[in-house]
Amino acid sequence: MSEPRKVVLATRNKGKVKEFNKLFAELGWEGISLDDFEGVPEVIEDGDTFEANALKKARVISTYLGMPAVGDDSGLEVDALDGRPGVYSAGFAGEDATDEANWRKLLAELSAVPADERTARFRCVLALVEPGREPVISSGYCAGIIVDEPAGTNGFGYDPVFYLPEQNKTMAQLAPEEKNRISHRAMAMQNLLSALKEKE
Ligand SMILES: O=c1nc[nH]c2c1ncn2[C@H]1C[C@H](O)[C@@H](COP(=O)(O)OP(=O)(O)OP(=O)(O)O)O1
Ligand SMILES: [Mg+2]
Repeated sequence: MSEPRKVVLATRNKGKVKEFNKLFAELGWEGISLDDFEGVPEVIEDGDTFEANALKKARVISTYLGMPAVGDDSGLEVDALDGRPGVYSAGFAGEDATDEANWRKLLAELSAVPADERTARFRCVLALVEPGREPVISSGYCAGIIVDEPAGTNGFGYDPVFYLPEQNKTMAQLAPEEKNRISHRAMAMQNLLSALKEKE
């Protein structure tokens, strides 16, 4: 399958959009913002897997605009919480919760959990939907540890409390280009590219 050149980013998350713009630029792709269009339907994320939600985001937007679209569904899996909040990460502290409310709730739930049991991973599933083609799905993850004090101001979401031992920094302390080298989203993007090349 040849690669698309112009792809709509089927997300309302500004943090994701920034990351995708750079990841896409490296591939020579152009990421188009949903803000460029009017009347775009809201996507109801009612799937119970990242795959289902990523596919739904891409399908709804691609169908509405008649253009290729990529959907990203992502979240944080914490081992001490049996994988929660997982696919429900965005609404962890309630519907329309802020990023800070979400990570504060996470720290509260983990307050009695010792450092060596605070392992976690970010997971990202991407779906590329192009009119008249089979969808292409990919995924990526990034392992880390949930710290008990936030640090850093870059990134978004749970980044301030997600510590990367190899970097000795939280995800929010990484420069954007560093995050884009190691993140779950960057890995999923690489895997999407590989999947497209295999279909050629
Ligand atoms: O790199 C990341 N760094 C920190 N946190 C992250 C990251 N990636 C996902 N996350 C968290 C944020 C949110 O709590 C949830 C995503 O939820 P998710 O539904 O996929 O995205 P969203 O609702 O913000 O935007 P949209 O659905 O329009 O793409 O996981
Ligand atoms: Mg969402």
